[in-house]
Amino acid sequence: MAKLNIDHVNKSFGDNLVLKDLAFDVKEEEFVSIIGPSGSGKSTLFHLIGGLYEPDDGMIQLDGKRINGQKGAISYMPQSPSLLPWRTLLENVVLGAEIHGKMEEKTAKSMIQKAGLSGFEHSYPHELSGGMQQRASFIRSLLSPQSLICLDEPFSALDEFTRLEMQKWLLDTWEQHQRSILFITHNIEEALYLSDRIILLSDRPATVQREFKVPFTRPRDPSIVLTEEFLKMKQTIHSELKVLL
Ligand SMILES: Nc1ncnc2c1ncn2[C@@H]1O[C@H](COP(=O)(O)OP(=O)(O)OP(=O)(O)O)[C@@H](O)[C@H]1O
Repeated sequence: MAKLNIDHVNKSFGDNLVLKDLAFDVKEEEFVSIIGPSGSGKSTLFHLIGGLYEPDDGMIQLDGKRINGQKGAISYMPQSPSLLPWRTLLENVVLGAEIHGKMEEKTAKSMIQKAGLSGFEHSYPHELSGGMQQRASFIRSLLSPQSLICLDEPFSALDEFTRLEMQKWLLDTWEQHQRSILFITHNIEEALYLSDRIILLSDRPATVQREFKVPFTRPRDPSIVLTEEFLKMKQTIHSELKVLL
């Protein structure tokens, strides 16, 4: 059974048909990226999965259960880290677990340490760099009990160096914790490096244009981005995306 199943979902805002007959799934412990033109409806899709909006037609299922319009079923990490400014790093990362009545301080401290954030447990968000805040935000997602994490362009605001560092860190951390991940990005290279599968959405109204299975074995080394096979796939996806623009 799929972890997440998007079953022929339609969504309009007034006359604006945004998602049309959208159908795909995410399997247990799979890392799936969504790429699509700007304004095609990627964030709308996440809002539907997160229960902020309801589909007009179709069904969203998590572990085989319908979650249309149901909040709190998934863990969501937005583009900006959205840490609470009045809570310390440690207090922020345990927030999701705390809301669900679980206290994970020991695990949180160990994850903070593995994320290279030791010594910053009692710092406030404004005392942390962008990359540090993103790490904290992802640890919070991992500590939340939900088994599907949706990440909406989490690294887009970071400089190139921090972005590469964060991608490597995300992969290492995910490989240890193995949750299902649905990841929105505009960056083909990032999608190829991180994912098991890439779903290419068409322009609005968004529907699944194509799916690409990513053939690279894990654990992945950052140097794969320079291999011929990687560059060839990047070019194929780029050509497909260009047709949509
Ligand atoms: N709450 C809303 N009310 C009305 N229209 C909305 C609402 N949310 C999104 N839209 C419309 O839905 C369409 C898709 O927007 P969405 O933000 O989902 O696209 P996106 O693919 O995430 O864009 P980007 O890649 O630029 O972040 C746009 O035309 C937008 O104006």
